[in-house]
Amino acid sequence: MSIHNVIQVEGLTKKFGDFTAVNAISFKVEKGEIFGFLGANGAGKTTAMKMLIGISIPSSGKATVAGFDVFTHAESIKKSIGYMSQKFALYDDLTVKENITFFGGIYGLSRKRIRQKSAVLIEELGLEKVANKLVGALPLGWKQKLSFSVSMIHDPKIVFLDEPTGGVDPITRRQFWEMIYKAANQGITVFVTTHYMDEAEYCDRVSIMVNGKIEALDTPKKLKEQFKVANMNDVFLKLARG
Ligand SMILES: Nc1ncnc2c1ncn2[C@@H]1O[C@H](COP(=O)(O)OP(=O)(O)OP(=O)(O)O)[C@@H](O)[C@H]1O
Repeated sequence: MSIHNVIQVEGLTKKFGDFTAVNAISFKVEKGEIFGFLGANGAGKTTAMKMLIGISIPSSGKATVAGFDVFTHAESIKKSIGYMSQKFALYDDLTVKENITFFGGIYGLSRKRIRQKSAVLIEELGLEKVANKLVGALPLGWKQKLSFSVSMIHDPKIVFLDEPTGGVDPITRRQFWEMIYKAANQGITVFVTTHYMDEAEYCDRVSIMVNGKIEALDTPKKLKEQFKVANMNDVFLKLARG
């Protein structure tokens, strides 16, 4: 494996009975890259992501994540990555600080490290005034940003974000993307699914899945040239409509 490719996927397939949800997908993602993983509802994105984060065994194909094989080293993968699921993951009935402490513990951080991380994170997110408030009382956008930070509390090499900005307003989405850029600038690889086509424009490269297959993969600029359209929304519509 090239040291630059933190994700390598070749012919990765997942079948549920006779149904092929992910059909022989292949791609590579480089260190520090923001890789957009697009597709219509049911295209197979979440199924593919679950195989990459080591919680679903592929039916066939090959994949390594952070240098570890998804078939044989799923536990090592889990320790090397961060994951933010579509459904908000923090506990509403714990405070901001308690959530950070809880997840820091789950990721195996020492008490000292948790205290340090907690202080930095609360300051960076501007959450000082609500640090002792229940997460359930925070606006959705704040929760999402906190959830993203918590998913990286253990300094992972790669962070997987499954529709991280679903339902939040455009300004908060913009702020969320600033956090994504910051993570990528620090060398963290960001693998992100989204249904917002403006966000697809922010990615370094974008793949588009249709019925379990990757039908296009390139930079947003090259995809627009290839499909002779002005924006990613039109690229997506051309592919999804076939
Ligand atoms: N455990 C399962 N058993 C059977 N079929 C499944 C299972 N999980 C997913 N599928 C099917 O696989 C297909 C791909 O689903 P998946 O959730 O990966 O799509 P997606 O691209 O993530 O969609 P969305 O954008 O709605 O999250 C769908 O047709 C879904 O019904």
